[in-house]
This record gives sequence, C-alpha cells and structure tokens, in this order.
Amino acid sequence: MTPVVRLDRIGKRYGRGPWVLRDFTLDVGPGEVVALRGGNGSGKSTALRVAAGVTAPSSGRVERGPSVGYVPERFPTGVGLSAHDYLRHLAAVRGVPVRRELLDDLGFVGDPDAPLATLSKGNAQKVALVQALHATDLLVLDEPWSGLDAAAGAVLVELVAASGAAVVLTDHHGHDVPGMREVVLGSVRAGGVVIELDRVGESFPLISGLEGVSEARAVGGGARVEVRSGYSDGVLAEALRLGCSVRSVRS
Ligand SMILES: Nc1ncnc2c1ncn2[C@@H]1O[C@H](COP(=O)(O)OP(=O)(O)OP(=O)(O)O)[C@@H](O)[C@H]1O
Repeated sequence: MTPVVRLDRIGKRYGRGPWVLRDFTLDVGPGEVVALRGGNGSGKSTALRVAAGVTAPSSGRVERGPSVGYVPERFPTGVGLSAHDYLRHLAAVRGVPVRRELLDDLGFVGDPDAPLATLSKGNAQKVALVQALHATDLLVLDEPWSGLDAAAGAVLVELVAASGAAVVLTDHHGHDVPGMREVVLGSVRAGGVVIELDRVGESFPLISGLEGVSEARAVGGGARVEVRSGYSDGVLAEALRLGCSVRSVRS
C-alpha cells in the first residue's frame, strides 16, 4: 500500500532549542488511523504540525497527498468571522464544497452567524472539525475530541473511522476508533543520561548539535548535556575528542 503521508526520519527543534523529535518515521496509508501517544511534551503536536505541513522539519523528509485537513490543538477563534463565513471562506480558498451538514451531524447548537469567538468551546471545536473534514488524503487531528460532549464524541469516532483518508491524531482521552494503530513517541529525555562536561569553551555549539543531545546548557566554561538513551557513548567520545573533560555522567 502506498502511504498517503510519509515522515522519513524527521527531526525537529524550534530555533536553537533542544531536539523535540529525532529520527521519527511514520507511514500512514489511505483509510488508516494512527494515534500518537506519549507524555506531555513528547512531541506529539509537533509531529502533527510537521505531518500537516504547518511547520517544516529541521531534518528528514515529508511526503503527503495534496488534500490535507488539520485541526490544531488550539483553534484560533479570533479571526472575526462567523462559523458560516469561516467555513465558506476556507471552502472557497480550497475549491471544495462547504460541508455544513456536518455541523448538524456533530450537534452544533451555537449561532452559526455569530463571531467564532463568542461560541462555546465545544461548538467552536465542531467548526474546527468541519473545516478539516473536507480532506480526502490526510486528516491531522490534534486532540479533536477536546470540548466535545459524549454524543458529538461518538459521531466524531464514526467520522474518523469512515473518512477514507489517512488519519493521524492525538487524544488524551483514549477514544477507540476501530482499527486504530498506536505509535508511542518516547520523550527525547526518557531513559537518557545527563553528562556534565568541563573545558567546553567554544565547542559548545558542536556539543549541543551532536546526535542524541536533547538539551545542552552552558555552565561556566563547561556544559550540562542531556542525552537520549543509546547516544551517550557517542556524545562522550566526541566530547573527549573535542578536548572537553567529563565531570559526571548520571542516568
Ligand atoms: N513553537 C514552539 N517553540 C518552542 N518550543 C516549542 C514550540 N512548540 C512546542 N515546543 C516544545 O516542544 C516540545 C514538544 O511539544 P509538543 O507540544 O509537540 O508536545 P506534546 O507531546 O504535544 O505535548 P502535550 O501532550 O503536552 O500536548 C515541548 O518541550 C515544547 O515546549
């Protein structure tokens, strides 16, 4: 089966911050539903943003089909439009029909002509879902059940299961979509070690950019370096080669 979305050894760091994702690979085929699992801060939303194309990976490659729907973790309701105008506008930009009937299916009971910012959280979330559900290739859903009542939640399970698109989602509430595959994102810090180095000096940027380093902080002339599980030997060897000395290694 040809995947609709392929994340190929994705790495992501925001600016010069720590690596949030390292070597993350994921293929999702049409009609497949994948739930990303992992603790807070393990990079789930980041992986979804990369999959949806709203943020670029720092390394690795992304391939995806052209028709993509994305529900962000926080729906930006401050656009000053009503639900109807917002859906009409996005549908026109994308050249797809407005699927207003989905608002009814999800039990939307807000005023569709009132500004989005005045809607309740659950009703705003239903608008966020409807604008995404047009997608035929890839649906990227970040906490899509957030704010939904039980009835709407059950409808969303059915919509996701029946979408036919590749679906990648996160869900802290454990909704069970039939056939859903789970992919666990390990924290880049889980199981790793903290290495304290002396005599780092100008080698700090090189040390902080080494493979497996999830966070590095300059401390005096040395550094405190957090290293993911399995990478400490390589980081230690490289640090020594760069002339640093090792003060401590702790798991
Ligand atoms: N725009 C950003 N700029 C800088 N750092 C960011 C940004 N977005 C996320 N991060 C950092 O990336 C890491 C992963 O965050 P992300 O939101 O992807 O995790 P998550 O698994 O979705 O977390 P949660 O379960 O709490 O929603 C965190 O340390 C976070 O602080």
